Amino acid sequence: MSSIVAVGESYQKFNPRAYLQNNYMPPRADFSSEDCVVPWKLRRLAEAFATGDIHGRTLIDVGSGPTIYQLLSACDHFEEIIATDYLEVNRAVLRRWVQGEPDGFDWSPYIKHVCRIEGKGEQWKEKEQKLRGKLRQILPIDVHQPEPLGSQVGQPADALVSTFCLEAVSPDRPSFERALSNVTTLLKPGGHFLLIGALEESFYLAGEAKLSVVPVSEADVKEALSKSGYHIHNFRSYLMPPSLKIGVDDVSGVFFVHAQKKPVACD
Ligand SMILES: Nc1ncnc2c1ncn2[C@@H]1O[C@@H](CSCCNC[C@@H]2Cc3ccc([N+](=O)[O-])cc3CN2)[C@@H](O)[C@H]1O
Repeated sequence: MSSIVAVGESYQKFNPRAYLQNNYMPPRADFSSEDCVVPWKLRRLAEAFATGDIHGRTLIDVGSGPTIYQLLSACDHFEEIIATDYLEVNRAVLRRWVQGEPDGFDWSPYIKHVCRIEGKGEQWKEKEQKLRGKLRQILPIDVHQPEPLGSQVGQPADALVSTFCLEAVSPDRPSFERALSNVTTLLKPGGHFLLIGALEESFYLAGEAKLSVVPVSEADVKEALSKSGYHIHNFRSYLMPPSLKIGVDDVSGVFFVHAQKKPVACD
C-alpha cells in the first residue's frame, strides 16, 4: 500500500468532535491572553487581512477540517469562500454550522474575539451571519492529486488559506512539497496564500485515530514555498509553551506565513 494511500486509510477513524476538543477548547483556546496559541493564530490572520492587500472574488480554504475560525477575518474581503476537506464527516460538520444547526461546536468565543481585535465595532452575530452567507461551497479535496478539486475546479482563486493540513497529510517532505505545488494550481498568479501549520510535529490524536505528521522546520516550509514559486511577505513562529503540550500531539510550535504566488514571468 502506498504511503499516501495509508494516510487516507488512517483518516477513516478521524473524529471531528475529539479533534475540536483537543485543539479548540481550553487550554489551547484561552482568549484571556494573546500569548495563547489560538489568539496568536487569530491575530496573525486579522493582521494580514487588515493590510487590505488580500481581497477578491473567491477564497479557497484547503483542508478546512471541522473548523471555521480560519475564515473569520477573511469574510469581509471576498465575495465567495469555498471550504474543502477530504472527509465527508468534516464537510458535514461545516454544512451543519452554515445551516445554523444548534448541536454544533460553539464558535462564538472565536467570533467575539475576532470582532474585538478587528476593532470595527462589528457585532459577533453579524459576522457569524456574514461568514455563513459567504461560505457557499463545501467541496471534497485531495491535495495529493495534481488537480486537488478534480472536475469541481473553477477559475483559479484570488487567495488561499490552509491551516494544519499539508504536513498532517504528507508522509514525507517530498510529498509535502508536491502537495503544496498541487494546491498552488488553485491560486491565480499574484494571488495570496495564508498558511498556518505545525512545526516539528510527528503525530496527533483525533479520538481513536492517531495520525502521522511529517515534521517540518521553518526552513523546510520556506524551501517548499520557494520551490512552488512564492514570495514570502511575512513568516512568524509561535513556540508552544509547556502548559499547552497536553498530549494530543507532539507539536513544537506553529508557523504563520503570508506568501504571494509570483506572477507568470513574461518572455
Ligand atoms: N489528501 C488530503 N487532502 C486534503 N485534506 C486532507 C487529506 N487527507 C486528510 N485531509 C484533511 O486534513 C486534515 C486537517 S486537520 C489536520 C490536523 N493537523 C494537526 C493538528 C492540528 C493542530 C491545531 C491547533 C494546534 N494548536 O496548537 O493550536 C496544534 C495542532 C497540531 N495538531 C483533516 O481535516 C483531514 O480530513
